[in-house]
Amino acid sequence: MSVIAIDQGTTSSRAIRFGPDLAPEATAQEEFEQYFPASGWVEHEAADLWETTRRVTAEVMDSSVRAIGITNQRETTVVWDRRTGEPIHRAIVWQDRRTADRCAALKKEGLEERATEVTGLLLDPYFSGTKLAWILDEVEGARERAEAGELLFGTVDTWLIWNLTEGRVHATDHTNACRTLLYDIRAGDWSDEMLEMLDVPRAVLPEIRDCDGDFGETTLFGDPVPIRGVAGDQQAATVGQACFEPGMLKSTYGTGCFALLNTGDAPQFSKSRLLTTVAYRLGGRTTYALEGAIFIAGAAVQWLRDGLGIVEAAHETARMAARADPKQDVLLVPAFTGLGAPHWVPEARGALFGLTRGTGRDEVAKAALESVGYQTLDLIRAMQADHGGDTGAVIRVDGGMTASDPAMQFLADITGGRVDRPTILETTALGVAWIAGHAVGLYPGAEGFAARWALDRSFEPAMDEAERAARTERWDRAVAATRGV
Ligand SMILES: Nc1ncnc2c1ncn2[C@@H]1O[C@H](COP(=O)(O)OP(=O)(O)O)[C@@H](O)[C@H]1O
Ligand SMILES: O=P(O)(O)OC[C@H](O)CO
Repeated sequence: MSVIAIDQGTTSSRAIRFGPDLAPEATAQEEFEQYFPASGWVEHEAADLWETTRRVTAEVMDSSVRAIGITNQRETTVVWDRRTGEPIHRAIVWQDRRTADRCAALKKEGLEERATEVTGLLLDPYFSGTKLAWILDEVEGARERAEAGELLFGTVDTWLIWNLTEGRVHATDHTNACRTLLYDIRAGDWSDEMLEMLDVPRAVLPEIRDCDGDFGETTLFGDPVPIRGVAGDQQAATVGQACFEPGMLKSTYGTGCFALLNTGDAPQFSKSRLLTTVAYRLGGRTTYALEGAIFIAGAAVQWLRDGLGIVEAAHETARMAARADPKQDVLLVPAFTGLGAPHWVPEARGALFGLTRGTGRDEVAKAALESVGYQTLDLIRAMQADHGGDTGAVIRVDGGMTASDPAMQFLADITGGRVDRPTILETTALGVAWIAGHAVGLYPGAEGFAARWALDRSFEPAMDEAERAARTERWDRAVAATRGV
């Protein structure tokens, strides 16, 4: 008996079949096109998200599958026709900044404090609410049709569930709902006040269910298979890393970096511009997290490859960092799309500091790897200010970039915390596979699942205090300089 986890990400759709012992048995993956129609705009064809998902799921499907779990890129916004299932616009991706002016106008009206109080988020174009309002305003006739109940909104989970169930289920889960700016984080339901603030009609919204709720069944692949697990990808990784206790912290390094700190069963509000988010809601009980989101992590390594052309493959950066001149201290602030948490400066742009005549590709590659550690340090300091001094003493990491030993060692050095890398790096898929498999009685409870977490390698901090302090101070100055340019 097995479970399929669908992981619909920003650059590819993946499906992994997990066996009765939660070991991955089969994997399929497909990339799809990214559209950049204007500066700062990022779109996907919603049909591509669905078609690639359908194909990879079919590839790993067999008669042993007892449940499907869905985890997804969050905040990305789709609006479609209830009757035909046709999207009325391309999906607007989480990275898209087109609603920056709308957010600035709302802030100018003094509404941010109230928005944060209700949703735990900030008035930033990152979240779905202003993207949805943009589609309703810009697509001809959309607002009237939405008010008449003809249109449906969904984040990517909802869009996939709708297609998997052939239009029978219009639902989302709490971890995705809480990223829309339309969700009352205390009440655990849509907020009429936020709907009014962002001018969104309630009729378009999906029903919100628990992560291990019943999301219907699909008959597209043969016998009916229930969809019994749904969670946003960063929350699914938190579950996959078994961060079930308050104070446990995971950090995922893919294109961007997302660190989630379990804060227990009451939402904690940040004084340091971190986000309050639902970590998971299982069996009717909500667990919350503080989240720090950084937009550029592995993407800095992609830039070395695709922008500068100084590496052919990401893994070459490890050898280059080892070769780099230790006396040079080149620093990269990779604010390529502005600064995310805890700074939130959309107009900041990146910079390299400390260049000399001797600076070459090796030093720049090392700086790119280290930039991820420095940015995480900013998140951990914010979490410590909010949650207490020993936060970050242990960080559980996952995602493609954690394959880089020098990046992980520097992360430990600069944060002064221990960095634990598990044997399974596909923690996002694992998390939602466990939720779905547990819901149908195939997998053990949280305790049994947590006991299976296995360490690949720990990175212990080895930098002395004085050096850490000096480097931290230099980083702070570099970020301050980048903000102002
Ligand atoms: N050995 C490595 N060293 C440094 N960076 C790496 C390495 N392997 C992968 N990466 C980076 O990790 C990212 C891919 O991670 P992944 O978790 O697949 O991302 P996503 O899910 O966001 O597409 C890429 O940005 C890539 O540059
Ligand atoms: O698709 P990923 O893995 O880059 O994750 C995207 C995040 O969910 C955005 O908030």
